[in-house]
Amino acid sequence: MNASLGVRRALTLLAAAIRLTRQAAPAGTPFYVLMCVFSGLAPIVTAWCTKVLLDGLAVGGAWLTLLPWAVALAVAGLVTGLLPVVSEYLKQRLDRAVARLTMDRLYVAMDRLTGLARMEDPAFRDKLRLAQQTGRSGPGQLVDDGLGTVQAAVTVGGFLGTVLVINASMALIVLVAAVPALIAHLRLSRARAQMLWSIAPAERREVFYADLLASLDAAKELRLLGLGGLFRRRMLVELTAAHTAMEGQDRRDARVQGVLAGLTALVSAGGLVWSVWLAAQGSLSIGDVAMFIAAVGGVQSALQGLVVRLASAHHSMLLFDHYLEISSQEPDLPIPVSPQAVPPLRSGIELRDVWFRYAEDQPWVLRGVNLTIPHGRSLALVGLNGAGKSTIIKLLCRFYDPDRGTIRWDGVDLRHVPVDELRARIGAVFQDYMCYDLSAAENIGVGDVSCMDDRERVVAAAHRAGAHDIVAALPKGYDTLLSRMFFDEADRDDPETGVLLSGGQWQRLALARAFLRDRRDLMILDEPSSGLDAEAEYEVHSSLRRHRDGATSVLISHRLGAIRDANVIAVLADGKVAEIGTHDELMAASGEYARLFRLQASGYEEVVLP
Ligand SMILES: Nc1ncnc2c1ncn2[C@@H]1O[C@H](COP(=O)(O)OP(=O)(O)OP(=O)(O)O)[C@@H](O)[C@H]1O
Repeated sequence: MNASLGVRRALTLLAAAIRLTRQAAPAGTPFYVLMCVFSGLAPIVTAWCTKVLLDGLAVGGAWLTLLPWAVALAVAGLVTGLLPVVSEYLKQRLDRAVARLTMDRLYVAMDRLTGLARMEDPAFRDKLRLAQQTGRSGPGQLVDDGLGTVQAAVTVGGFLGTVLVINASMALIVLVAAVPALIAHLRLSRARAQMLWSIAPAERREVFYADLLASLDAAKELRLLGLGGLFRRRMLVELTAAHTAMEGQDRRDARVQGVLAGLTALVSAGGLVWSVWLAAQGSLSIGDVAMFIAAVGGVQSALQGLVVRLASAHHSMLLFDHYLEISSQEPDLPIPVSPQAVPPLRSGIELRDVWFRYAEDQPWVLRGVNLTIPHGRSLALVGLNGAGKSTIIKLLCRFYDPDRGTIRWDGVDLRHVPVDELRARIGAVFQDYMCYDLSAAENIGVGDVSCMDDRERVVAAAHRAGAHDIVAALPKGYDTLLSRMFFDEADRDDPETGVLLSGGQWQRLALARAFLRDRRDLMILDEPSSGLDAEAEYEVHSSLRRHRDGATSVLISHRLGAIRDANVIAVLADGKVAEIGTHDELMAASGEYARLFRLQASGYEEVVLP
């Protein structure tokens, strides 16, 4: 990423922003454009009316001949006063309409990402953050800057044209007083953009440390380990680095602007003396001098506005570029050209020589895994930390495609089926399950949005996960908001809002969420009971056993007692299936499984004290 854009890209971005704005507000956009053009013309009309009026007065013109110009001047003043109010109102409406459309498009595009690889790519995440930042106001701001530029150009062109009609040399002085300043301002604004871009990483780190210091999740460790001072100092180092760069730029700006302001004032003053001298000679009228004064001021302030607008447009374009890239991205997983339906599982799921690594520069996690999950049976995956158990589960859900080999659902390669149809057939509890800031009922209901409001099913799922008693005891039962954040003022005033659950209680809700999908063909449970107390674990596993009969399931647990009665147990090591069989077969084989099982069991054996 850098801070420069080619002219072509800039025009493409501007065109895209205009298209978006017109789509968001088809009626409001032309009206707003018109307002901007009027705003650009208003100072010229005012100056011209003033000139004619002064000239008329100077030659002793009749009251009735001057009256229309006086009225025109009054109307121009009125319009000049009203235009900013109307324009601002229209701009706000336009910005809101654009924000709704752009945010919708951004998240529709995010929905097209069915895999995880792109979401995990740090460069993509950076762009996404910028796209989110710009989504709300970026395109509107860009169009506004574009129109502001047009408005300033209309004012400059109008004044120059008018002054040219009066006196060509006068037009030249107006230009000489303003153009060098314009060029210098443009350079300064480009240097500022570069500087802002260069300090962006420091600012990101500063925000990271600031968020960390205020984070509730991190609060325990920060306090216990006394990390507040360390992270505060790091935050200040980043902030100071950013501020030093800003101050350097501010000094450069002040120096150049000071010199320019002096030069411009000198040229303008010289021009003024010259025009007064010409007026004294009778070559210029009083109105002409007034017009000249208005033109010098008007052109200078319009050009300054132009610079501000261009700088802002440049910044908006850089951000909007990321927005466009993200919102027009292609799906990350290949979409099957002639998709096959995902039939209800009949025979089973087969992993055939599956090789996988998370990125080309990372080591292989799976190196030729062959495994079958027969229909109606349960498969348990066992292995040391990092053996690749969760990775297999992610491949089964098609969050990634294998680099080599295939995964087949009743013989059909997962790559050839629509991913949403596949996922509709799967229920899962992941190791890193979600705790939603929603009500208890919704926390379970999101497991199957089609029956989110079916309280009977939600309660039944909670019963199965051993979560019912916990939820029923909450202040508002299933309708209790399980949240650390207040969604509105009513929540803030309600003492029953913000109920927090323990880790194990949350895990039961996550389980209930999965049980809501228990009519699906494949149930995946990755460490479903890691946070549960012994009693709850026993209950959950009994419940799982009862409901597992006849269902196809994959279970991961480091507590080997919990998986001992799975139909098949596969031990992963070195990216392969090292052992496979029933508990009894594996114990008889006295391999890795037997070693791990005995190791765990020894921890529960009674210790005989001497
Ligand atoms: N998103 C990821 N990006 C890069 N590497 C990853 C990612 N997820 C996992 N890995 C790596 O893949 C390997 C296997 O991880 P995986 O989570 O599948 O192991 P696991 O057997 O489930 O471990 P655990 O028992 O600790 O849960 C690990 O070395 C891990 O560092």
